[in-house]
Amino acid sequence: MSATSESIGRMIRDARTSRDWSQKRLAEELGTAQSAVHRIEAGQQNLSLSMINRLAEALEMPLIQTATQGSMNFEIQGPTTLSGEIDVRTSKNAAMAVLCASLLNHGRTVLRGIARIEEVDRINEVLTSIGVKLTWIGEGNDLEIIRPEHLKPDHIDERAARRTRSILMFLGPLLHEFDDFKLPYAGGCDLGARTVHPHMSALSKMGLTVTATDRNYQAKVVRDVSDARQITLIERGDTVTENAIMAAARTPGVTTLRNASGNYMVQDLCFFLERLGVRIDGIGTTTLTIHGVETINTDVEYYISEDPIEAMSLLTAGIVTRSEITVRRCPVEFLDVEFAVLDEMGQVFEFSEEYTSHNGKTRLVDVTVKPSDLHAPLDKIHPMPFPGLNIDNLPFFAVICATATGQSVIYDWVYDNRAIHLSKLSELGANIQLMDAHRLLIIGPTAWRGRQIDSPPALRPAVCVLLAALAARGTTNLMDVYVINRGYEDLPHRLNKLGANINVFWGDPPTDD
Ligand SMILES: CC(=O)N[C@H]1[C@@H](OP(=O)(O)OP(=O)(O)OC[C@H]2O[C@@H](n3ccc(=O)[nH]c3=O)[C@H](O)[C@@H]2O)O[C@H](CO)[C@@H](O)[C@@H]1O
Ligand SMILES: C=C(OP(=O)(O)O)C(=O)O
Repeated sequence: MSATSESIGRMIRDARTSRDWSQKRLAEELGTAQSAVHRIEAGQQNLSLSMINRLAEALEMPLIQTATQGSMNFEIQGPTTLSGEIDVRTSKNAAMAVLCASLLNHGRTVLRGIARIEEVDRINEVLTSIGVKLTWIGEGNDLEIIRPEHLKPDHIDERAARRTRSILMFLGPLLHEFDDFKLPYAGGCDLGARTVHPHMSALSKMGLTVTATDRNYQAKVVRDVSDARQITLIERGDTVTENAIMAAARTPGVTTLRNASGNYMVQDLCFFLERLGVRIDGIGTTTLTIHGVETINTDVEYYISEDPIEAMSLLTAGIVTRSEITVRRCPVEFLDVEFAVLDEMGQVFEFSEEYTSHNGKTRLVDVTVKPSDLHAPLDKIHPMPFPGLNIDNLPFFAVICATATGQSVIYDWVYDNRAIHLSKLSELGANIQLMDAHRLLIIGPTAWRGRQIDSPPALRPAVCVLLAALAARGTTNLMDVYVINRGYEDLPHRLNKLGANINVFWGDPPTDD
């Protein structure tokens, strides 16, 4: 399955779903079987020119032209009032952790409900390149993963690997199989320097030493670690916790991990490993005890849980456009502080009874956002490790504070470069001043106005621009939205179902005449 056929497959699926057609309906239009459409959309079918033409005709979509005309962009017409209900999809970050953890299992892994996003495609390209067999099954959101007996890290797709930070999480699984291996430097959002040292420090307790050479991490493993290991993380990061858990999962004996993150993606990883027979005590707390096993060879199915960051994004869409919408399937445990801060700012919500996600663990609620008169919070808004306000949800408060009356301060102590990207909101009319690299002063309310903007090179700030554009008078052309597609599945189409007016176009923005 090549990257090109996968992205063409996705384009076809997007065009089909934007017409509300089932795979069966498209198959009828093409005069082919539904299973063929399924294979095409999954990128598992070589397309003949005649099939490309048939697809282009049926979907009224000039596929070849489209595919070669540069970046994807969004044209957003505002202001919009939204209404209706929308479901939160599963999380990028949990999918990343669990996909990496599938390397630990020699049995068949099926991951259900995976969001079809660029980040998943990148890690899948990397997995495929090292010999893992991946097949999209069901309606196209379930992934079957079968790893070979011997992985081939030497064949790694470097281009794909360098575009995702999650490649770092191959260190934990691979150290079980190789004494000596190399991984390309990690990518991900441009948020300023993102440290890898905590990963090296934690994994050194499992016998791994890593040196950085020529844009690669060169890893060496010495296997004489004690049976009862104590690892105290030097910071409570998410991916470092996940890496240490994956290293411990297949190292026989007990590993106690202190200062661990209890965040949503870490919990999903732990629930998945439990299904594989790895006992983990303390899930959701800062001390985890992992009972490692020598080998894992289990056929397993796991549902990834709903994304609290996507939930916050969709709630923000309702708040900034002063609309009434219901965001279903919000993982409430990971949004508690966000709701408390919004409540203080005057935001009115209605909550449904709690129910459980498909993984049988994560607590969900449906949340209705009511149009509200917001005022600035009394204190600065700042993130903390779980169970604090999530760092990835902080950017949405910049848009919300710009909507509120009064003066707010957003304090991002975590990243050197994320606050800077949020100052882009001033191009849409917000009164935002960067006090220093970590603090924003925002004076609202804002009369948002549309214009052409290049996406900032960071996922959440880019989505913030999109959300503000929904409330902005006129047209916003948001250019080069790869960064948004990295973490959100089909956002324009889903927001359009609520009444937004977002067009997808490729290449240059349309001219006025
Ligand atoms: C694939 C994935 O899951 N990515 C998420 C993960 O990235 P990841 O776990 O890779 O986070 P990073 O290590 O890049 O960033 C965390 C930042 O917080 C700092 N820090 C963190 C904890 C702490 O106790 N002290 C401290 O200083 C780190 O030094 C670093 O600057 O977690 C980040 C923080 O939640 C999220 O933004 C990312 O979306
Ligand atoms: C920073 C993020 O992701 P990543 O770690 O993949 O760059 C994010 O999800 O906002």
